[in-house]
Amino acid sequence: ARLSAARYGKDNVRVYKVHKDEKTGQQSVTEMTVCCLLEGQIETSYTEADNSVVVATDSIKNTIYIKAKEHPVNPPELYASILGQHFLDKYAHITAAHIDITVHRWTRMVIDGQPHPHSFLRDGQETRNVEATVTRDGIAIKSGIVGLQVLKSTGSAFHGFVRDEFTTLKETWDRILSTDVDAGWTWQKFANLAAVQEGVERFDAAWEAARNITLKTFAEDESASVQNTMYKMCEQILDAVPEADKTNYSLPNKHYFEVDLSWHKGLQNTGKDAEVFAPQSGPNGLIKCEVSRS
Ligand SMILES: O=c1[nH]c(=O)c2nn[nH]c2[nH]1
Repeated sequence: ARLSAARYGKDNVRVYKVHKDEKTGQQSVTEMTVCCLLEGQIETSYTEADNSVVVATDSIKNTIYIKAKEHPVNPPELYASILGQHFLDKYAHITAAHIDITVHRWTRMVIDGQPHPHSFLRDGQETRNVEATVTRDGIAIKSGIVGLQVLKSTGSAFHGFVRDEFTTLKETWDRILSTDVDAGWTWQKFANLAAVQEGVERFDAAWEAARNITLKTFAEDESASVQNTMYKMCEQILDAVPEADKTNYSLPNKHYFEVDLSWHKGLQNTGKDAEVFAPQSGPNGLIKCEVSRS
């Protein structure tokens, strides 16, 4: 037997950082969960119980907090790159650092019409995500949005699909569409940390654009299918983010079933009379795509 792949580190490292603006007294907060895994000449720690090559996962956890203190944690793409680069700079035998960051929402409260200086709310389980792989050959970054739950009560159809001896699904020209958005965009590889830092405002701009494109397209598209609507989102993100090589979506189709109530005094609640539905926990459709520059 031989070790064919190995990476190790600390997962689920929760980090909070506050920024206090002395002039305005306004405070801002960031909360994220970090996973940091290392690759390199670490085989002997697996095959020969040689711990001399092991940077302890506890030390990796300590490093995550130290780098969060010493450097900006925003945008998460920059912090991930700084953190990953540290391990390559410090440990010659480490050849790759895999950094995954999940940024949780703390949206500033608006109280009596005014943004509150130091109070925030968790307005959704949606997260902003970054996957960075830092090597001596450059920094590969994929950014994303996960868990953005959306629903539209009409403006969605699904008809013209294969009908055969396996088909029972009725065609519909008017259905509920609901999904949990999992969207990603992959950046052209950055040559080094300086290249990430140069034009760093691109990362927030891309996240803003991708989120707005997703919401606007979801709302306004007269959807013929999840497939076609998500492709429209991808095309627009590639147009809005010139430094992105490709974009991808993974969308569950979270079904809402009609409830036939006609057995009860002839209550009409199907087709155009449908108002009361049964939301389904599962099974769900799952539609995935990746769209690249042509
Ligand atoms: O948008 C949809 N795409 C599909 O592939 C599908 N299959 N059943 N319902 C569906 N809805």
